[in-house]
Amino acid sequence: MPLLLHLWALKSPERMETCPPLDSESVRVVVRSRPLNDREKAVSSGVVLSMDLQHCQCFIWKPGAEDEPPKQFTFDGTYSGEHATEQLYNEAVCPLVEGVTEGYNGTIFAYGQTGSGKSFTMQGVSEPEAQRGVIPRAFEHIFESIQCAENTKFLVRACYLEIYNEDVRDLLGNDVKQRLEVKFEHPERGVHVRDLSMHSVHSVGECERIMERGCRNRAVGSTLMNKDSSQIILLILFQSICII
Ligand SMILES: Nc1ncnc2c1ncn2[C@@H]1O[C@H](COP(=O)(O)OP(=O)(O)OP(=O)(O)O)[C@@H](O)[C@H]1O
Repeated sequence: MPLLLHLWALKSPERMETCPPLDSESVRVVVRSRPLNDREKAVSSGVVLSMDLQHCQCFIWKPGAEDEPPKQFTFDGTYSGEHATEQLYNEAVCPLVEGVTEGYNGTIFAYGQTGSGKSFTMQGVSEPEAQRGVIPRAFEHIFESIQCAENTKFLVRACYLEIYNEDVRDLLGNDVKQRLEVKFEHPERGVHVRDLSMHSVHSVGECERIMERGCRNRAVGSTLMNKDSSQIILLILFQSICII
């Protein structure tokens, strides 16, 4: 299940003109590996991945062919099972969320096979604190930045949708079973989902309640790799409008 947190910022027209354009390095890709789980340990699974954390490189070894050189990939950041979500957030996500409060759009997209740790990274766990997810950290970050902003008002709105077998459903809508239509052209927003409900949020607590409500309406199943697999694409969209 890919997981997205799309942060969409709108500024007043006066401020928009003063925003510098985004540079060409606007897409950054980091990789995170997780430790072996109990099932994998029980069947004595081997680890075929190693990382050079300093040079942000991953090496994948072919099982049974240890003499062959590994496949090598370089990323903008590498995080192993020893790294907590806190570090990943501070290094890889924090600048993007910071940019949203300054008027830039941003998307955090978690991609990987079932059971690889996308939900663990994005939603996280409440204990230990260092493993709290990217999404609750982004909620806090946004509202802390808003509180610190002087002479500026923000309107923050959230929505929560799922794409499952190409059907789009509003997890916060009155009828969560209703399939929504994706429109490909909108004068300001480009692709948008017709009739998707938007909810004004004023605090971290309100965001958490909205998340919980949406999560209850998600489609979940199980796979051989993950008993709690969600098998869907989730998009949480935050729209913050800055009014001077
Ligand atoms: N970095 C990690 N440290 C410890 N445990 C992890 C880590 N990443 C994932 N896990 C554990 O691995 C299991 C699968 O993770 P998770 O549910 O996040 O996978 P997923 O990629 O979201 O899967 P799916 O696509 O099937 O929904 C969970 O039990 C989770 O707690």
